Amino acid sequence: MLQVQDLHKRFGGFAAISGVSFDLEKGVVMAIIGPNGAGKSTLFNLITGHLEPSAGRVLLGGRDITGAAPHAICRLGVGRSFQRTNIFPHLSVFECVQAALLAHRGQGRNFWLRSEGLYRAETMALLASLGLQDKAESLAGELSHGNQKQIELGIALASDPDILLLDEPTAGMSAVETHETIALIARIARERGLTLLFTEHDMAVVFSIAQRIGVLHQGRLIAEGDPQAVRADPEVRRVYLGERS
Ligand SMILES: Nc1ncnc2c1ncn2[C@@H]1O[C@H](COP(=O)(O)OP(=O)(O)OP(=O)(O)O)[C@@H](O)[C@H]1O
Repeated sequence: MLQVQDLHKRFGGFAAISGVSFDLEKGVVMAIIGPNGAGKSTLFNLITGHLEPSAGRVLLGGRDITGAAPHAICRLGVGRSFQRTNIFPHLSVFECVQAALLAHRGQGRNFWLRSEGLYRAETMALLASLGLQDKAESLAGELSHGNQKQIELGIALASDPDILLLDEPTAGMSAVETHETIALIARIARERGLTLLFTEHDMAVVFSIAQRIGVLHQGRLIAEGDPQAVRADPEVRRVYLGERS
């Protein structure tokens, strides 16, 4: 599904990503972990076209997407959510998700022309799968942080992605919200057969849903494999897990 080949990103003289390579098979849930500043967001930005690599390639289903524009990569089936919540606070929950469906299906320009009825059933179905159907008419900006992240997930899912990249999906959430959000993401990934790549600081979250884990440290992928292998890796314990114990 996704192949990252010897990817590099330099900011001036600073190497934020150095020679990162990994393959992600269809339907697999993979976490990218690493200390602050390890390069996780930069790696996501390189995959989604928000940054151009200094060297290396990104392939999606065998097709080279290196350096393509974010909207083009999104159209090819890569969905994304960001660390900072990205919703439309003055729209209702329904309108947020409906707008994303309209934008993805090429109706964006007609949005202000009697669009209320468009994709009503699809929007409500998506809200129901997120558990947000009762909040459809609420203003997005007035809901809890956890609900806002769920709306964001709905916006990302509206583009019907094959692969979804989530940058710290539980950032800033309470323990209860974190638990609910992770259960939701795991269910949606399973139901849709989604390939999922996510970053996360909470190790309990990582080990509860990731089938594979990649560990970034100073821009390098120092370990990659199933959770058991990564947990036992001495280098990982030293640079990352160890510092938290
Ligand atoms: N546009 C930029 N210009 C210069 N340096 C940058 C830029 N973006 C990121 N960096 C640097 O690259 C390194 C990796 O940053 P990045 O945000 O990818 O790390 P991260 O692992 O996502 O961190 P966090 O866990 O704190 O979100 C950091 O040292 C950061 O300061």
